[in-house]
Amino acid sequence: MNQMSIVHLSAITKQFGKVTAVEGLDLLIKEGEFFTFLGPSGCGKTTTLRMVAGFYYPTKGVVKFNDRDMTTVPPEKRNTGMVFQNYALFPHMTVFENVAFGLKVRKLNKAETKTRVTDVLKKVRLDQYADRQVSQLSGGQQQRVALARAIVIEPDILLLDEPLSNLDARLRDEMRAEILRLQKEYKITTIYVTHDQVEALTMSDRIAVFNFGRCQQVGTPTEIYNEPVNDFVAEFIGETNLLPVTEVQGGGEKRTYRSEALGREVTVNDTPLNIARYGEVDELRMSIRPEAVEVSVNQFSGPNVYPGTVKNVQFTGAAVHTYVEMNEGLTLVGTALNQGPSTYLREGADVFVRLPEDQIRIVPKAGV
Ligand SMILES: Nc1ncnc2c1ncn2[C@@H]1O[C@H](COP(=O)(O)OP(=O)(O)OP(=O)(O)O)[C@@H](O)[C@H]1O
Repeated sequence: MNQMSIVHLSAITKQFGKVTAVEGLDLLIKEGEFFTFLGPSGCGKTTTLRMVAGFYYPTKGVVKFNDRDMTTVPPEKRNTGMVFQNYALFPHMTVFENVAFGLKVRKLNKAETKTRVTDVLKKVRLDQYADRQVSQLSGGQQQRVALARAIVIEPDILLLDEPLSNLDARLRDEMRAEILRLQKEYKITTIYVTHDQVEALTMSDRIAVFNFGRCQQVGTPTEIYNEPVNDFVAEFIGETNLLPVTEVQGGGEKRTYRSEALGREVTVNDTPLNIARYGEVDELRMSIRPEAVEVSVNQFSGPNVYPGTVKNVQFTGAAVHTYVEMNEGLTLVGTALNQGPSTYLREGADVFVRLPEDQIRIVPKAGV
């Protein structure tokens, strides 16, 4: 297994008539990596996955597995295992027959088929269910059959297309852990498609964020969250406060920007962590995560402190979100861990908001 498991996409474009589903995509997925395609509906994730699987061929560009050109190799000759969103199981067959199907197609003898299917059913904890009809299984069990069916052929690459979207929240958590366990155990290069940012952040080695058929950023979960390259990535992954700003002055260790919505200037540390790359013509946005925004009835010392009024306090158990009206039309949200009722701010209270200079990120507006 895993003889050929590096996936290299170069300058891939896929058009369906006039619709450009994917444009100019370059990606290198490393051996054994858990790599996620993340983005909103219609951004081209599934189309890209299908080009890796061979269900679609690109209009332009090259797909390679290691050094081998796979661009127009049919799916059955790629040795990829795929789990579809709706599982695509055979309902009239048993669990065993479903999982054995790919081995039968590959003409494996009966004894070896039995060994391999039994082994993989143990791995997904379904060995007690081998003789059950698939239609008699729960959603989570069916999902595991689909996973077993993809793994049993010992694929070089495992492709998962929103495999958890039909499950309830609790089962989804369980299955996330299960998929990761199997992926690590088999050390299999995996591409995972999801529109769920929490799933992407918690599971992936690296993530590619898509929008409008273009890859916006590739990075580890912490890079994507802490150093988004543009406003789309900053807003799509996690919560953020996003305001248009213009540059006032640079130089030295700080830069100053002006926010019209705030009616004030904001200083930011001049580091790559705080300031994304941008060009002269780019429109700029300031992004600050709610957990970095400090809200207090007491005045703070230092820069970037602004007055506001508490509009709303939202209690979620572990955290408390405080929405502060700064100016007409501008509300900032600050999130703090729950420190007990005495710390909750009152609606209507006059407060100060501090935006720490080392917690702000300046990003360009994403091009379309
Ligand atoms: N077979 C097809 N024929 C025509 N247009 C298509 C086809 N498949 C996808 N598209 C279009 O290509 C774009 C990208 O679709 P794709 O399914 O790859 O997005 P996605 O990010 O996977 O979305 P979702 O999460 O909703 O599945 C969309 O505009 C879609 O309508």
